[in-house]
Amino acid sequence: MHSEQQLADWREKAFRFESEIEKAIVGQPRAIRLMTIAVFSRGHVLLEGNVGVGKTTLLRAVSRAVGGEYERIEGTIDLMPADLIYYTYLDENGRPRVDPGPVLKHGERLSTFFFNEINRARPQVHSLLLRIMAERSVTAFNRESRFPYLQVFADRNRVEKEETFELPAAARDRFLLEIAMDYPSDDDILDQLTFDPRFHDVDTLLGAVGEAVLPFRELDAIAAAIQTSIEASPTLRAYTRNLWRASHEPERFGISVADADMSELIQAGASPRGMSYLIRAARVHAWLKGRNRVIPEDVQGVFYPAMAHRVFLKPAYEYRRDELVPGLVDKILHSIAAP
Ligand SMILES: Nc1ncnc2c1ncn2[C@@H]1O[C@H](COP(=O)(O)OP(=O)(O)OP(=O)(O)O)[C@@H](O)[C@H]1O
Repeated sequence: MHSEQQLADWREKAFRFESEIEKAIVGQPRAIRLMTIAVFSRGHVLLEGNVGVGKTTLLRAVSRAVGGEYERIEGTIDLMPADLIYYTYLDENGRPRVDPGPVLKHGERLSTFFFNEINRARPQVHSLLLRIMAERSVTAFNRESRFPYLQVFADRNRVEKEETFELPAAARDRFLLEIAMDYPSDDDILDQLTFDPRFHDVDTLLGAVGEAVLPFRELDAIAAAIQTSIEASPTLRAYTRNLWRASHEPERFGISVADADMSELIQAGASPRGMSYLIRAARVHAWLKGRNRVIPEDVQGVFYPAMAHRVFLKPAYEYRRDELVPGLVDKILHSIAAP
């Protein structure tokens, strides 16, 4: 059992984790805070952002500060599920050899796995990845390998939509948060990224990030302690239920979005898993703010990244998802009165 003092000590570690990451990543405080929330919720993450906004650099910084091993794989149309598990080659004597692939090669120490452009990989690859995410294990070469500390980060290429296999709704639902990384707008930050040579050599940049400031083997236990010690009052529960209902039947709550027939828009709102993830993240948000109970501000602080990727639209509207969902999620949040 963790005491209040231990939770407070860990909160200091979480702040130290953020400040180490800020030594490499500039202009992304919200993405960094959400990363911290994901790490302490032990949830997998979708990353949203254009190319070259620092996603890989952020993940390598996170991995360095968490400890354990980092691995990255590129989604391509010809990637097969087996490519995650092993690869074959001819050795110097011309004999065929089999070596462990990216998922297996670090064994239990694999803590950060980045699947870049996941929507370029085929559905068979997605299903293997989802199984690894859910079970944190894989059976290969007649034995089970376990990855108890694994956290998966996946990015979807949004620029070139053709030739891609979009993650189905049920797959997106398994990700705790979708974290957006936008282009920085601040002039100073833009200047730094453009002119300061520190940002041109990633390996040196990452060298500044302190290593293993969050002992990765202890994260599950502290994450569980946060969930059991941060309370949720009956009024907060009622507020969350209303948000949930509004995600299923927005028209019942007077919510409408431009050019959409509200009775035909929603296939399904958030799932029970989705709501439990929302509250898991809200509890960590509260803990980082030094509270021992969740308040509406905590739910609101994680609502968009926890909900936007798991509102399921009817097929006739799905192609307008990027245009409709932000407004819808925003209106749900603003239409439901907070206690
Ligand atoms: N906010 C930022 N802070 C620090 N470095 C950044 C930032 N944004 C971009 N960079 C720099 O830009 C370069 C590209 O970053 P990175 O490879 O992480 O981008 P990416 O989003 O993963 O791109 P891709 O999708 O093409 O892989 C790196 O040299 C990185 O240091």
